[in-house]
Amino acid sequence: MKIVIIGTNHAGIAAANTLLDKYPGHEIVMIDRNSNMSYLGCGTALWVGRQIDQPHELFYARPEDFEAKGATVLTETEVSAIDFQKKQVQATSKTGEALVENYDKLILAMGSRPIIPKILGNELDGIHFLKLFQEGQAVDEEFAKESVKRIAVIGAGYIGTEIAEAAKRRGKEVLLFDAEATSLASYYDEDFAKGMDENLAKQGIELHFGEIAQEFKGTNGRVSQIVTNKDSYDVDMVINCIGFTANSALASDQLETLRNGAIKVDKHQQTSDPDVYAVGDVASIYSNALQDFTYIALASNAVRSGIVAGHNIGGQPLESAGVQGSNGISIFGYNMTSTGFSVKAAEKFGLDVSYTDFEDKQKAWFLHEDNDTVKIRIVYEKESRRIVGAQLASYSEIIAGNINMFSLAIQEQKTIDELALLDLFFLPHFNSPYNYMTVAALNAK
Ligand SMILES: Cc1cc2nc3c(=O)[nH]c(=O)nc-3n(C[C@H](O)[C@H](O)[C@H](O)COP(=O)(O)OP(=O)(O)OC[C@H]3O[C@@H](n4cnc5c(N)ncnc54)[C@H](O)[C@@H]3O)c2cc1C
Ligand SMILES: NC(=O)c1ccc[n+]([C@@H]2O[C@H](COP(=O)([O-])OP(=O)(O)OC[C@H]3O[C@@H](n4cnc5c(N)ncnc54)[C@H](O)[C@@H]3O)[C@@H](O)[C@H]2O)c1
Repeated sequence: MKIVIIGTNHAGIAAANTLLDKYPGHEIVMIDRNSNMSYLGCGTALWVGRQIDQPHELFYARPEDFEAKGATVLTETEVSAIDFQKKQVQATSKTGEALVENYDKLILAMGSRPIIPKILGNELDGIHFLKLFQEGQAVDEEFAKESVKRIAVIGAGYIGTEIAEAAKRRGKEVLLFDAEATSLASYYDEDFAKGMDENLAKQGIELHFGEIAQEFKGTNGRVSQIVTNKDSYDVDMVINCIGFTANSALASDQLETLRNGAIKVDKHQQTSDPDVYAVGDVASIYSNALQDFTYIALASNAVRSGIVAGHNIGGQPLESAGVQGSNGISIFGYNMTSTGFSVKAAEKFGLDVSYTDFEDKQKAWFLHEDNDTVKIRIVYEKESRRIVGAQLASYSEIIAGNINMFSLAIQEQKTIDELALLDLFFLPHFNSPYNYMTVAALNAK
């Protein structure tokens, strides 16, 4: 069987490795328009902010790794069309040569692209996006310029907040804008996001929330001012981080899609064409909190969905367990993690939810050093009492792993009452006998 994979980043790589390692004997052709593969964008801010010195360790796979296992890897080769009837992929190589690849099974792993704000002046120099390694390099080069002193970051989601920290670490003045009232509004309720906002403000980042960019003005072709619905600000550079959209144009007129263009898949990653699978950011994904398919762009989901597609194409039926969109962020030592829905997100999706909050020290009360406060919120459906979300925030790093337990609870449809008496270990170095997670659950109305 000949399997063609379009897109060789996290999702495409996971599918290719599963097929090559577990189901040998197939012809695998991997096509990507980029010159590199496997770039972990999550490391961009760490590198640009000089928390790590070099970007090279942010790559974990090379074309040679797949060629050594028998695959054909075509880099700098852009797919321009797919004929789903003839089962053919048309592409152009880096030398301009037209290529046609026939397939028995096709894996779409074209990922996502940043949303471009449709406002006046967005073609000016000095306006950046952060998705590719090359875009990270361009931002890094800008940060090195003495003339770039004041930077506007638009969108205080994950990428925006992380790059705001990096810019500050490089000695820049940073203005962080978001249409919502707080940072991280898609992931955390306001009471939680406020903690991050205080942390950002304390570090000297200028916060402009409830503000929408309406125009970029320039001087000699380079951005020099940003105009919002409230005011205008002189800046030397802009970084746009207002979210991703599925990069599905190659297939969206032929295959079924969600309203946002993500290619609809079932729990086997199969699209509306049985010979075509879609994985990662280009595809829909099943949310256990929502109990329906939705769009959640994360590297962790990309890897899992690639593995699922690989097994199903290889001949071993495997159903995805669904996801919770579990995520985390660490900014100037302030750590937040969440999974499933916030109260706000649950209500937006039509769920009738309640929540329980608790706050305590991370470690036992009699440890007075390095013992930070933890805030927790657990969100549950009022009628069924099933847990649909959790949020944690603290300067303590110990909170990080806890969110995974809530992820499993949501996947397994556990109720807030089942959590209340769960057996959690106790050791003073890490927690208290009255663990804040179970106390929050015990307090649920
Ligand atoms: C700055 C940043 C930080 C992030 N941090 C995190 C994090 O901490 N945790 C997390 O879980 N996620 C994080 N993400 C999100 C994560 O990177 C994405 O969810 C992930 O990259 C999706 O992987 P993918 O393989 O589906 O798609 P992509 O990474 O978008 O890859 C798609 C590939 O398809 C190729 N392609 C597209 N169209 C064509 C075509 N026509 N022809 C040939 N090739 C094509 C592209 O060149 C690309 O290589 C971050 C993203 C960014 C940008
Ligand atoms: N730590 C992580 O897990 C991590 C890190 C980086 C990126 N990612 C993922 O990558 C994807 C893209 O990240 P992102 O930060 O671009 O998206 P995001 O969805 O996290 O944040 C986008 C932000 O932009 C704001 N916004 C939207 N339109 C706006 C406008 N016109 N003006 C001002 N603000 C506006 C939104 O309110 C939102 O807060 C997401 O799926 C994210 O989860 C994850």
